[in-house]
Amino acid sequence: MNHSGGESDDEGTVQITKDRNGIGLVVLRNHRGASTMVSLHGGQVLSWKREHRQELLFTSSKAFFNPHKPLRGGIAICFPQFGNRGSLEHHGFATNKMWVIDQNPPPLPGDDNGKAYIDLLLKPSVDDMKIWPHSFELRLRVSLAGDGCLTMISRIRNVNSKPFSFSFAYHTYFSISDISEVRVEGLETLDYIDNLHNKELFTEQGDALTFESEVDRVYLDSTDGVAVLDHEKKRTIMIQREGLPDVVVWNPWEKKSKSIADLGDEEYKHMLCVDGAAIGKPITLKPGKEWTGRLELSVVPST
Ligand SMILES: O=P(O)(O)OC[C@H]1O[C@@H](O)[C@H](O)[C@@H](O)[C@@H]1O
Repeated sequence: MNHSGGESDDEGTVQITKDRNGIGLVVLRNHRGASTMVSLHGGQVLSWKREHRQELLFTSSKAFFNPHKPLRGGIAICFPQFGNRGSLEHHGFATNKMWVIDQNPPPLPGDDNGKAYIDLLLKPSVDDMKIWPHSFELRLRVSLAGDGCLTMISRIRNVNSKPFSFSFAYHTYFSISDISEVRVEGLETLDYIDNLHNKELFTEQGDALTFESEVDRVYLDSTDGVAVLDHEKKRTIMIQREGLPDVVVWNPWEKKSKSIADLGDEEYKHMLCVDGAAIGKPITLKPGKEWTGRLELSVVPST
């Protein structure tokens, strides 16, 4: 595995460049088996492509480029707050910050072999400390395996002398053929908070979640895998989580899409957010302690 860019070996390559705003663009490629590629912009994953350039993540054609805001699409880190559940800006501040590439990352047992990976580091700035007065280190490992599996591991350490609490999500926009045709499995019988019904608690009754109107829910407290089945694209995306008991499912549907400036009016049909998250019970970290949230995304062909 190569961190400096360009050269390749059996396992993969990592290319690091800077755009005109000085923000790091990282491309991970893995050449074993089917060739796959992941690109990151700052702390946000923007693209995950398989052979034949099949894109698995959605990015809006109307996305605004603003170095201080996540682009509409890809996978954004929501930390230390999810959505508007707190006094901070929407989804917290992590994605909007300048992340530092760790050229000498400490070993991460179980995730070092045969993968192209990069470790990014985020520490609070003086301004961040004014709005959220807690010293933390957020280390994000993004890795791509030879079989195309994309793994994101966030380790958050409390480097302060006081405990702090936070919420966390990998806010993931999947690219789908048609929202009316896809189904989500793995949420059966779970309780969920419905953001469209005053955050009331309901229990999922169906065998699978299908879509015919706006959905904005936080499914609670499960370790089961979740699957997004897309018959037309002949693929199923499998979502595995560790340390992330909750799953957010969001699609804005027609009316809300029209009120979102950086989303095309019809684009809601081709995106679905399914986020691995820790929201229902915020995580509390004592001084010196570390929390890990691991998301693993893989694709299984279907007929
Ligand atoms: O506009 P963003 O940051 O991508 O968030 C979109 C939506 O994401 C969902 O996950 C939230 O539950 C919604 O409340 C939110 O509106």
